[in-house]
Amino acid sequence: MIETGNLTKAMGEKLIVKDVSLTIGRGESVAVLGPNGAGKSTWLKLVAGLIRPTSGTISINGKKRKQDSYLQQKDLGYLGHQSFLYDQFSPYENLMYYAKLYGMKHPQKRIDELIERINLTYFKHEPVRSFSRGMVQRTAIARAILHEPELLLLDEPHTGLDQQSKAWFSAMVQDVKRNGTTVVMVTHEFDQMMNVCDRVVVFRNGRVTEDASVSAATSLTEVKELYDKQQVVLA
Ligand SMILES: Nc1ncnc2c1ncn2[C@@H]1O[C@H](COP(=O)(O)OP(=O)(O)OP(=O)(O)O)[C@@H](O)[C@H]1O
Repeated sequence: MIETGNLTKAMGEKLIVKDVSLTIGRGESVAVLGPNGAGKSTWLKLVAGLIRPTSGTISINGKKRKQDSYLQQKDLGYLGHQSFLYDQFSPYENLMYYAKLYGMKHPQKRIDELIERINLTYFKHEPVRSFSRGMVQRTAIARAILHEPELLLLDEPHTGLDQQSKAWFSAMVQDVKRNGTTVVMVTHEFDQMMNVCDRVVVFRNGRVTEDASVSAATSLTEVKELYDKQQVVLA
């Protein structure tokens, strides 16, 4: 489904992503962990087609990825640090706008269901600019999954979510997984990630330093140990 081959991204003099070769199969759910500045978000943006690699390849479903307007890629849902919502519009208007962009035929029912699931029915017609951080994040998640993409790329999806919303979010990821969606999630939330991910990839200093499956036998402590492993990576 996703294949990055020797993927490298430089910003000015700095190498942010260094020679990353990763293959993620259809229907897998992968957590991307690593310390601040490790290159996780940059790698995800490369996969989303948001930025262009300096060298290396990115393939999605066997097709080489070109830099496109990712928001119009029907097979892809991307949640970034920015919400990509229009402040002056309500959740309903925002979702309707994106539904049109994705060419959804009769989006009304899906939008109503999603607004209910994110628990914003009462605020359905209020402008997003009046929302709390968590309410914005819930709306942004709804935007990312609106068109039921095959591939969901989520950058720190738990940001701003309260416990109830985190539980909703985990249930939503379980649901889309059941439908065969591939999920890649950059996160710092170990326990949340353990609920939904099958595999853990650790980035450090622009490189992948660990890649392990989260089997039923793997405990949270073991994943934390994996993450904490001190590996000296030479630039
Ligand atoms: N547009 C940019 N121009 C220059 N440097 C950048 C740019 N974007 C990211 N960087 C740098 O690249 C490095 C990796 O950033 P990135 O956001 O990919 O890290 P991350 O692993 O997602 O970190 P975090 O956990 O803090 O979100 C950082 O040192 C950051 O300052």
